[in-house]
Amino acid sequence: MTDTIPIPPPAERGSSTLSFLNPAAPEPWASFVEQIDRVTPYLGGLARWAETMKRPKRMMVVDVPIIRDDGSVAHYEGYRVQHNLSRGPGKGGTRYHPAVNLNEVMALAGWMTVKNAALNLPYGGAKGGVRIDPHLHSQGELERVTRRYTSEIGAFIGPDRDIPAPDVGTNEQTMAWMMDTYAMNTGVTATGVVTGKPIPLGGSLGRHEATGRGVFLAAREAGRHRGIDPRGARVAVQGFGNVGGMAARMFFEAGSRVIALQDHSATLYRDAGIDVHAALAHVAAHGRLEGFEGAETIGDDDYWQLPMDFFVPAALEGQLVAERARKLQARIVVEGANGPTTPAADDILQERGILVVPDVLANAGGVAVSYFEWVQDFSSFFWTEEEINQRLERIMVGAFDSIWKLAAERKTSLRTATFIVACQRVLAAREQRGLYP
Ligand SMILES: NC(=O)C1=CN([C@@H]2O[C@H](COP(=O)(O)OP(=O)(O)OC[C@H]3O[C@@H](n4cnc5c(N)ncnc54)[C@H](O)[C@@H]3O)[C@@H](O)[C@H]2O)C=CC1
Ligand SMILES: O=C(O)CCC(=O)C(=O)O
Repeated sequence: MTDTIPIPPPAERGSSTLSFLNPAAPEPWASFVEQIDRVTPYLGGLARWAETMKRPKRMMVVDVPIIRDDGSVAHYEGYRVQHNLSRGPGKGGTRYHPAVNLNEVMALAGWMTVKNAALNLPYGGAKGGVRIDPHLHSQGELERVTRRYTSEIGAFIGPDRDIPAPDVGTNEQTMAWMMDTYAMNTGVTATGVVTGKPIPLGGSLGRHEATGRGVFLAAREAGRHRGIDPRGARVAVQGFGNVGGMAARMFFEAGSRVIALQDHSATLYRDAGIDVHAALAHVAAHGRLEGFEGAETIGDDDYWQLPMDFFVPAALEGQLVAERARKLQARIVVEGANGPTTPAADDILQERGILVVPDVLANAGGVAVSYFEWVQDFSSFFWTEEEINQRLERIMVGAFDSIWKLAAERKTSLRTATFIVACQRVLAAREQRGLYP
């Protein structure tokens, strides 16, 4: 496989190219398959079922037409991939981004299968998306896209079938529209059809912060094993949205020096540490880091060579490629994003003694609290934020500890150890369920 991830051109109004037929589309699915190949030798007798992980169970590509504010008709490509349902209903986010394509959603769904099993959540893995740039659309247009998309995939989702949640480019409002559309189409107000909802609609306290909080907890645990205290540690974060913004805030509030931040608009550096609260306020007001005056702007090349203790990639997949892995001066990488490190870069980091806490463990706090939300919706009994955060910490630290021990026993990376735990659970379920004779 190649180690570069080309970004295909945005599919906006008038596009007639289906991205999954485009041979130039990026290949995160190849990274996922390579990760499965790497874990297969550790699976013993279950290895005969390993091919299951390389074949998504069900994939939908749907046309999402809307009437735009100017009266024109536009078509968008939508996807929902249910990668594996052996352990329970599908679960995973919904991405709105101009470069989303089927290959990417397949990989993201596969990583959800692994993540959910690694945390022992009673779910399979799924993911969805619409190939659209949400920044170029009005709220009205986004609502129409969301409602149409939800109707198109409506027969395949449901509280006990497949439960979407937010991801890049979507948020609580998107989930409210999805829930309402599902309710209109089925005649049932089933709040558990999506998670990450607004609190008054059955959302959970702490869900908005959960992924970033979990990233911080994973970093803290990894630091404990490497003798690095977050207090006073030098930290850089890539991506300053839901995940990166909250992770940066948690480090900042724990006394770390957040020396660098990067989003799609700017790369910022301040050796004495950036005031993360001020940066978050700037992004809340302007939608981007560009223009923030509490740090200097640096070049991308300099950013990848800054000396630091923790690096948190929390933007998109394929960011930490081999060339950057050779330069990176971090002691621990904690993957907030899904798939930020290519397999080739992973090998280089390992050779260089840089510890990587993989996405399928480090960013699992979001889906863990989504699970809490789903359970609360079913029981119609809601927990306090303190209860949620305590349970989140318990589940994250428990998973981290057992995966750390397994990695030490089997002499593997944390990524391989996480995949071992997850694939054993998924494939044992597959074997026990059996195939139709
Ligand atoms: N939202 C959630 O609960 C979860 C999200 N994730 C993953 O975390 C990552 C980020 O997701 P969210 O924070 O929800 O998305 P978001 O849309 O809230 O934020 C994305 C951030 O990445 C930045 N970004 C985009 N392209 C970039 C580039 N080329 N270089 C630098 N920065 C760039 C954007 O400016 C923005 O700050 C994704 O990989 C997502 O799949 C993983 C687990 C759960
Ligand atoms: O909260 C969820 O259900 C899924 C979040 C997600 O998409 C992810 O963990 O990548």
